[in-house]
Amino acid sequence: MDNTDTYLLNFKGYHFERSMVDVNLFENLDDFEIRDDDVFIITYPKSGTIWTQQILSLIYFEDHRYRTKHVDTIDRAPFLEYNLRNVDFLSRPSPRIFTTHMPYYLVPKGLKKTKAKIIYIYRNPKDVLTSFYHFSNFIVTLESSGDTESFMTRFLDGKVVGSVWFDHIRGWYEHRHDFNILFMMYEEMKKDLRSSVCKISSFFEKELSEEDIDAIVKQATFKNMKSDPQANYNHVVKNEVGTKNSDGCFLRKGTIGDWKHLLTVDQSERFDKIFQRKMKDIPLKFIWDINEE
Ligand SMILES: Nc1ncnc2c1ncn2[C@@H]1O[C@H](COP(=O)(O)OS(=O)(=O)O)[C@@H](OP(=O)(O)O)[C@H]1O
Repeated sequence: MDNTDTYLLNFKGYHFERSMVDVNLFENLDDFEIRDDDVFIITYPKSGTIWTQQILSLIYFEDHRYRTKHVDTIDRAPFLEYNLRNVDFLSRPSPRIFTTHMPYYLVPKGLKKTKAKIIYIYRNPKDVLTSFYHFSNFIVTLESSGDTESFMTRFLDGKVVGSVWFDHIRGWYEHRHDFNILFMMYEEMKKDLRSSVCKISSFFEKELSEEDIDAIVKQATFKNMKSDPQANYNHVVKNEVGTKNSDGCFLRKGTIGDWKHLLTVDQSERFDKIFQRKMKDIPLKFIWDINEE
């Protein structure tokens, strides 16, 4: 049975999470006012979004970096389309950090050709699929995954939040010159968090001391985020979204190559063929294995 419409809301060819999306936003998207110092974190789901929310808010705000102010990560960089806590975006002081999973053609028009900056995080899609598979069995607002084969078909067909992974990354990559955008790879952040923090802060023109960088790296490791109630989203998923069971969590494994525990050799090879065909003209680097350079 196709449950697409139960869980997903199609707007202009893109799938939003039906029960959480703020549909009022659709009417105002084009005119949503962008400030020069706004920052957007843009990702396809399960690619390192909350990790980047954590890193950027620590880079931007000393209060968070040194924990003199206690604010959940979700409130430091709220989702534009999933405004769970009804933040009044207009009255937020600058600089505002936003998060979105939207494709290039749906984001506010004011983001084009402005000074506002975007960081686009991408992750190898076999790990994205794997993370999504587990998350779908955990969160009540998503259709359960079913067996791996049917989930892989659903993922490749784009019948998931975020639609087709290949379209998302291609759209953003091909239109990169219209935006002020930095592409970062999840795996690069995983392999060298410190250098990644430096690269990100330099793109955002934030000067940081060695002590600042130490404080950011420390709080952005998987281990620290998992045990930090402000950063681990446990409260959000359990009390504000809803879960299907008690053994899942947002910060699940945070590794590279977990797809090997989910996909069969045959499924992986079929995925590779599709990837090679669809991505042959996109020169972004991908890392599929923790031991890969
Ligand atoms: N600090 C840190 N280091 C490494 N990995 C991390 C970190 N924080 C989050 N994660 C992993 O990111 C995955 C969740 O992705 P998203 O945050 O994009 O999810 S969502 O789209 O906002 O639902 C999910 O991946 P999986 O563990 O593979 O499921 C998280 O564990």
